[in-house]
Amino acid sequence: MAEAKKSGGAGLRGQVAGETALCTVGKTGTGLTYRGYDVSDLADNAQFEEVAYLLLRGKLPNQQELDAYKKKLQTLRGLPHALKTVLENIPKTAHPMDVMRTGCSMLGNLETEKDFSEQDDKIDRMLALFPSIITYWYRFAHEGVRIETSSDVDSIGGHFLELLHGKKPSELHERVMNVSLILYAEHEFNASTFTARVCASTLSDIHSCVTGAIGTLRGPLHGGANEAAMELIQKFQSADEAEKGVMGMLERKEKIMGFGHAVYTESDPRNVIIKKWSEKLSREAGDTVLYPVSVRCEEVMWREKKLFCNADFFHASTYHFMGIPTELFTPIFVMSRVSGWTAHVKEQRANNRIIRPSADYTGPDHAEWLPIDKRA
Ligand SMILES: CC(=O)SCCNC(=O)CCNC(=O)[C@H](O)C(C)(C)COP(=O)(O)OP(=O)(O)OC[C@H]1O[C@@H](n2cnc3c(N)ncnc32)[C@H](O)[C@@H]1OP(=O)(O)O
Ligand SMILES: O=C([O-])CC(=O)C(=O)O
Repeated sequence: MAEAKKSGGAGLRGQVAGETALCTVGKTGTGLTYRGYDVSDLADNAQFEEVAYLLLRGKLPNQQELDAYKKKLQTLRGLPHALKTVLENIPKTAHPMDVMRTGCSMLGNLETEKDFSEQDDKIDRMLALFPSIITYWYRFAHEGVRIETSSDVDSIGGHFLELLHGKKPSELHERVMNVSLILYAEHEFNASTFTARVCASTLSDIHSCVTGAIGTLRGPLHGGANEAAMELIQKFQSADEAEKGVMGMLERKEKIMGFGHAVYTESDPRNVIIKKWSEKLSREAGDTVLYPVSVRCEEVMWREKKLFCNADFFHASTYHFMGIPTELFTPIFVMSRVSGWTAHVKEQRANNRIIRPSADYTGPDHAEWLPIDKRA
């Protein structure tokens, strides 16, 4: 059995910062559960909407509840006119994570949460609308088309792919999106969720909590790693070239994005699942480069550093095989993790105390005031 990662002080590593009934991460060094359900069972059997319901409503829905929930989400996919106008004004050169952040913030202006009794409706609206926000902007900015985002496509993943590509996705691709959204849905006190909880603890509104979380997820040490992993693997034409490249990066002490984890010590349980789907898609696409390159990176990192792939690494090739542009990888993470973030906001609100830790002071004891003309 693997040991829990050592707490080192820096980065609050290993320190308990609150309670949650939503998720366990790496309890025995590996393993991931959402409200007690193993993530691999959920990835094999559930629909993402079922998982969102589990996180947000506290139990798995029965058939009637799931049908009603999905219907509700389907009716909430239309973009308000003012939000379309804002999206149309964001340049093509913008990063899609910045578009997500602005889209969420603008939604908070248009459909403000005035009272916490409205939280479930506001959350459902974000779950339904985020795929519309990102694809509306992307298609307008890159292709000059104004897409209709209202639709009765069954799943959130299928809706995203259909809006992005302008055609119904294959069953396989819809299934893989569903699995991916489940894997990314929730992960305890990761940096973006903690951001959302800190914001919630001031009794702020739900859109502020999620906007802050999006900004935190954007960085390459967190959600942005899936995009960074793609940029790495597509540099290599063969597995041997990848081995040489990764060895060189390690010698230069560069970080390889998509490897390592703040909590897991031996493996990230989401990797084995997404890797399997990447392999399947690679075969479907007739790929002979990207998947073998990814596998070799994994082998080299384990052999040289005992570092393993986290959830992000094989997501890169997986999304690429489905024709998703690299810069949209992290926004997909947002479309999923909004379920976990907002479940945490609800949990924080239900038992709140403002989050306000202390710091060890390292500055001077006393500084003597100097008038401006006396300063060096
Ligand atoms: C969905 C997610 O957000 S998963 C995380 C996505 N992020 C990434 O993939 C970015 C790359 N990975 C990393 O930067 C880190 O592994 C993190 C941020 C995920 C975890 O950070 P930490 O808990 O501080 O890492 P940890 O303490 O295990 O690092 C131990 C050593 O391994 C090194 N290391 C960790 N990850 C990597 C990596 N990906 N590539 C190269 N070296 C690494 C560290 O630099 C450190 O070396 P040092 O002791 O010489 O300073
Ligand atoms: O838990 C973390 O630190 C990062 C992570 O894997 C996630 O948010 O999914």
